Amino acid sequence: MVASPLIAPSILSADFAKLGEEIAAVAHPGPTRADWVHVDVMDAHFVPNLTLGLPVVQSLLKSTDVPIDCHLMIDDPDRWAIGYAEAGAYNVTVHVEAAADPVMLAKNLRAAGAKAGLSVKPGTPLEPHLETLKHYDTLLVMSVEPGFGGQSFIADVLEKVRTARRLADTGHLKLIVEIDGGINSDTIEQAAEAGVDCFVAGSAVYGAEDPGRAVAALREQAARVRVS
Ligand SMILES: O=C(CO)[C@@H](O)[C@H](O)COP(=O)(O)O
Repeated sequence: MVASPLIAPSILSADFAKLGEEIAAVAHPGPTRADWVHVDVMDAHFVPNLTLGLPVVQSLLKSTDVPIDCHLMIDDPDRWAIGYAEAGAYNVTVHVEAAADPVMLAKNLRAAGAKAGLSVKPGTPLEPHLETLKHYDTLLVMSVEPGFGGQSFIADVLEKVRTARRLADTGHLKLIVEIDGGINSDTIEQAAEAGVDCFVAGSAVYGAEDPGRAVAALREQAARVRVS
């Protein structure tokens, strides 16, 4: 388990006309700084939404020193994911439902200098993928159907978080456990109790008047649960 909970604001809920400023708002040193910035890449095939791609990510990487956490909700990640790793993304997450050879993909991402992340949709069980997960650095448990921000948290997925936490704590997997979807002040505590390390939050951060303060408040709330 990471020492302090990680907060990763999702720019899906930010103003796309001023992404640089929106990221800068959570990049000031101190408690209001995001640990990672979560960038949702959607292709309108794997999910019914279209966002941005590699050229935008390359520009974002030049504009900030906050580690970029790329979540690829795309078909054929075996072909496209490597570009994000080569561009300098800190963590590149692909969907197990979309990857043809997730083990090879993880090896390629790591060889290109990124952490390798594997994501599961709410309805995808973890058990068939436990061997594959040995090759990954992060597990992104989706707590909404991927595609849109502002949806309600699906608490059933916390069972997968508990399983991953147990396997990580007993040394069977070496993973950062990340959760994505519907994370806010009402839901973060149950996710923290289940063993999440990294909390992705879109509307709870970019819908707030002060995104940096929202980051600090979420981190504090998660940390309180973990020590109590
Ligand atoms: O990947 C996704 C949605 O597919 C997420 O990253 C959302 O951007 C999270 O937004 P909120 O549920 O926190 O508003």
